[in-house]
Amino acid sequence: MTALSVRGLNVVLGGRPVLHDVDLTLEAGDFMGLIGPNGAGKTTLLRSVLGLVRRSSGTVEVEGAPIAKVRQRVGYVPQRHEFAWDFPINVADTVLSGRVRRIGWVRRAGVADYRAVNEALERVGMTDLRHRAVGQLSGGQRQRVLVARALALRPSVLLLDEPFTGLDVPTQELLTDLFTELSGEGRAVLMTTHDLAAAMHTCGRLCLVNRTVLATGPPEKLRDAELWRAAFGIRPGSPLLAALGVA
Ligand SMILES: Nc1ncnc2c1ncn2[C@@H]1O[C@H](COP(=O)(O)OP(=O)(O)OP(=O)(O)O)[C@@H](O)[C@H]1O
Repeated sequence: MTALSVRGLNVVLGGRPVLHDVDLTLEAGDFMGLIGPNGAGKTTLLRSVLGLVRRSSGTVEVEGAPIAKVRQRVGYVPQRHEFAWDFPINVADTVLSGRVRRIGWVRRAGVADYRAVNEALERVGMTDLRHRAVGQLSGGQRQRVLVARALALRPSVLLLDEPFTGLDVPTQELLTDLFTELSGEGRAVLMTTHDLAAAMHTCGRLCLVNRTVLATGPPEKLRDAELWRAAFGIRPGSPLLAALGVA
């Protein structure tokens, strides 16, 4: 089943076109790496899918329905620095806040909500720290809380914005395993990252973007060195091309 469908997406910011005619499809179970150079429009793409940035034109559907009608089926993990970590709130309540779209602003959280929170905390290995104030967490712990907050919605589609930035290897591995597991469960995962080698290794599909989609497909189908040089400005003969297996 098609989990996420983006068609003819155009975004203009500050009078300048940032995304041009973006088409993107994720099937249930896809784990796709969204990669491109700085300023390519990766974050804007995620945020415009969610409606956090205005789309000039284009449609976004989740499981066949306009996203505005089924927004609660999409979990979003923003970049870590975008979250207000100095807000006086503990880990469990932060994760619970991820369910606001299901709970509503006036209803109180119920058994199903607390169960979803517990399950999400368990999945990211943060159960023991559930009562800790978020301001007292390390960077890796904060990232795990943001992932749990998105998972508490039990989303069909998970959008991740650079979830590995500044994380140590064990935390990166924990999260990589979790994202792979989630896609194995039939969720569609779309993740921006600057770690090209890890994306080649981990993601079932890649989408190379620079203002528009340059190429999509499984990593083994994206072995054209010219494509990578053009997309990222990687110089010919760079060891990075060899590391990516595209030299
Ligand atoms: N609010 C805004 N107003 C005007 N221009 C913006 C705004 N937000 C982003 N842009 C511009 O849109 C372009 C794409 O930015 P975006 O953050 O989406 O890129 P990115 O691929 O996520 O970059 P990075 O890898 O550096 O995080 C950039 O040129 C940026 O300057």
